[in-house]
Amino acid sequence: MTEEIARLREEIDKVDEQLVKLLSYRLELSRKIGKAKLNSNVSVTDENRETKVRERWISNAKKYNIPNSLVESILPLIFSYSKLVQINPGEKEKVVIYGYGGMARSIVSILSLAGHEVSITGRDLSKAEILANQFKCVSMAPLRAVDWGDIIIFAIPPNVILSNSNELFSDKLKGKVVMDISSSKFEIFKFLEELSRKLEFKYISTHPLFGPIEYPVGERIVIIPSQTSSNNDIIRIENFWRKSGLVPIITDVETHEKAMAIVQVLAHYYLLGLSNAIETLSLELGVEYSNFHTTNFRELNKILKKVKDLKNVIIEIQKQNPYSYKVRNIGLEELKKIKEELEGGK
Ligand SMILES: C=C(O[C@@H]1C=C(C(=O)O)C=C[C@H]1O)C(=O)O
Repeated sequence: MTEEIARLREEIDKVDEQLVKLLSYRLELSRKIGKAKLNSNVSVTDENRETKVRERWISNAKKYNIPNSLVESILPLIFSYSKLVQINPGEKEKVVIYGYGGMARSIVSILSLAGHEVSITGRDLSKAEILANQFKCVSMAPLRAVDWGDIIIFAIPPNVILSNSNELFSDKLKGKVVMDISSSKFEIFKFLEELSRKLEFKYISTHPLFGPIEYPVGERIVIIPSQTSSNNDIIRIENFWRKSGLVPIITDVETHEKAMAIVQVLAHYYLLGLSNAIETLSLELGVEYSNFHTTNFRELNKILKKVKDLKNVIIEIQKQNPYSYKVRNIGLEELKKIKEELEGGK
C-alpha cells in the first residue's frame, strides 16, 4: 500500500466518525421533536416536511456533486430511524418472546427499541440470556415468563409448536394474547385456534413479511384474527405493532395462504430452480462465471444466497401451503410456454 493511500484512509476514518456523530445528533433532535409532538398531539410522520427535507437533500447533492441515487437510498433509511426514535409505545406491554433464533432476534430488536418490556425464554436459557443481553432485556424460565407477560409470541418453527404443544401451552396462558409467526397458516392456525378455546387464551396469528433482519423498521406484518380474539384485542395488537414501527396488514387465513402462494411458493420455486440450473449449466459448459457478473446478476445472486441460507424454511413453506401443487404446475407450464414461444414450436 502506498503512503498516500494510507494517509487518505486515515482521513476517511475521521470523516466516518464525523458522519456517525452527526447521525447521532440528528436522531437526538428527532427524539426531542417526538417528545414535543406527544405533548401537542401531532403525529410522528409529516409528509410535507419530509418532501421539503428531500428537496433540500437533492439540491445539496447537486451542489456537492453527489448522485441523486445516493440520496434516494440513504434518506428513506434516515427517515425511518428518525421516526423510530419518536415512537412512544404509549401503553408499554410486557412481551414474552419464546425462541432465540433469527426471527426472535429481529422482533426483540424492534420491540425493545420501542420501549416495551421484553422477556426472552425457551428451552435453552443460556441462549435466551445471550439474546436478552444484546438488546438490554431479560430472560426467564418458560413458566415464569408466561406468568409475567401479557403478550406471548412464539418465534419457533411450526413443527416444534405442533409436536411440543403439551410442554409449550398450559392454562397459565388464560386471558393472555398469544401469537405465532409461522409463514404458512393453514395447519397451525386451526391447531392454535382450537387450543386457545380449550386453554382460554386470545389467539392472534401473525406473519412478519421480513426475514431475520435487525430493526425491521417500516416492514409489514400480517395479522389474522381468530375466533378467540375480540375486536378490541385486534385493535390493541394492531396498535402494538404499528407503534413498534411495523406496518400491520389485517387479513384472513385463506387470503394469506393465496397471497403467500404467489409471493413465497412461486417465487421460491423459481429461485431454487434457477440456483440449481446455474450450477448444472456452469458444470456442463465448463465455465467459471464469477468474474462475469452483470449488475442484475449480482443483485440476483444476493437473493439466491438468502434463498440457500433459508432453504429449510423455504421447503417447509412449499410443504405447508395448500396451493403449492397448483403453483408449481403453473410455474412449469409458464416456462414451457416461454420455451415454445422462443423456439417457434420447434
Ligand atoms: C423529525 C420529524 O419527524 C419525521 C421525520 C422527519 C425527518 O427525519 O426529517 C421529517 C418529518 C417527519 O415525518 C419532524 O417532524 O420534523
